[in-house]
Amino acid sequence: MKEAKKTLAIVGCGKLADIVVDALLSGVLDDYQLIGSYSRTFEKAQKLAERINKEEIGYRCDAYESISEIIALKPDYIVESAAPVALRELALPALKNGSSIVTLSIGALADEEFYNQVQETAKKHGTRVHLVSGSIGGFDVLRTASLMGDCEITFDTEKSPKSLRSTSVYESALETDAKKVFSGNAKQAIALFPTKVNVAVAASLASVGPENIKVSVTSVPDYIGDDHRIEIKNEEVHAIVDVYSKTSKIAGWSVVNTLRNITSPIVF
Ligand SMILES: NC(=O)C1=CN([C@@H]2O[C@H](COP(=O)(O)OP(=O)(O)OC[C@H]3O[C@@H](n4cnc5c(N)ncnc54)[C@H](OP(=O)(O)O)[C@@H]3O)[C@@H](O)[C@H]2O)C=CC1
Ligand SMILES: O=C([O-])CC(=O)C(=O)O
Repeated sequence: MKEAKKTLAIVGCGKLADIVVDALLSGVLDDYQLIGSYSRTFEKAQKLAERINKEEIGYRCDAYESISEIIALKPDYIVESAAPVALRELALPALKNGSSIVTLSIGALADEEFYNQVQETAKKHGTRVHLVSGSIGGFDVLRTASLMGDCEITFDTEKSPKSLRSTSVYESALETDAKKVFSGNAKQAIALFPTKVNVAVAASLASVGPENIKVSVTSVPDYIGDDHRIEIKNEEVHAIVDVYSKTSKIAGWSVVNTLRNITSPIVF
């Protein structure tokens, strides 16, 4: 017997959400139907829903004006591609109501109290939170190495000054001179750059925790894209996971990959 398709909703209808819709429309996510969208700007949610509806693929996607309406839909999965504040608003009520979450804004989980609440709520209600690999990778080796015993982990990012313009570390000298603009742990990093270092929090949650990872962010003039270099060492293992990406598209595709893994008989 053919299994019923999983229902899906998206919170945060920007660049990365569009990649998930591309995958739905091209048949790469055939086990799912996108039934609802929500974004801070309603027109963006409408635009995304319209992309599904104009294809006449046998079901409808509706745009909603609040997160609570998305939760009331009770989709099997909610893709969060908005920002850490949205994950904070969404996670507990959605998990209680029977929806699992696939999230990009992992930075919200740097708060230990929130992390524990999410974990307990999901466990109690039989739901799950999937942390996507986003713009990095190697969660398998990070988790395995940290299980083996004490380890040290560093996370070093290179970015262009352009991508730091909206942050408090920005100064015009960054346009001409390379500079380490942040050095600290992942909890401090996400507090300073709320939508730019979800990856550092993700790597820390897969290993030693947000306060025990050494994070740096270096601004490099005219740099195109981002480079995230993770290095983990224990007595036995020394691994380096270094991911360069020209754009953040890899993060959108990692959501697609996670959704495929959820329904796949063979799981990575
Ligand atoms: N884990 C990872 O590797 C990565 C994670 N990310 C995370 O993914 C998020 C989305 O990235 P991207 O698609 O490139 O960003 P975009 O800015 O293109 O899209 C984000 C969309 O979400 C909306 N939004 C923002 N905050 C909220 C909110 N609180 N509630 C509802 N909607 C909201 C925005 O609305 P509006 O248009 O009104 O601003 C925008 O339409 C990032 O903010 C970041 O947190 C991003 C890259 C990598
Ligand atoms: O895309 C990136 O390089 C990383 C990013 O924005 C994030 O972690 O939020």
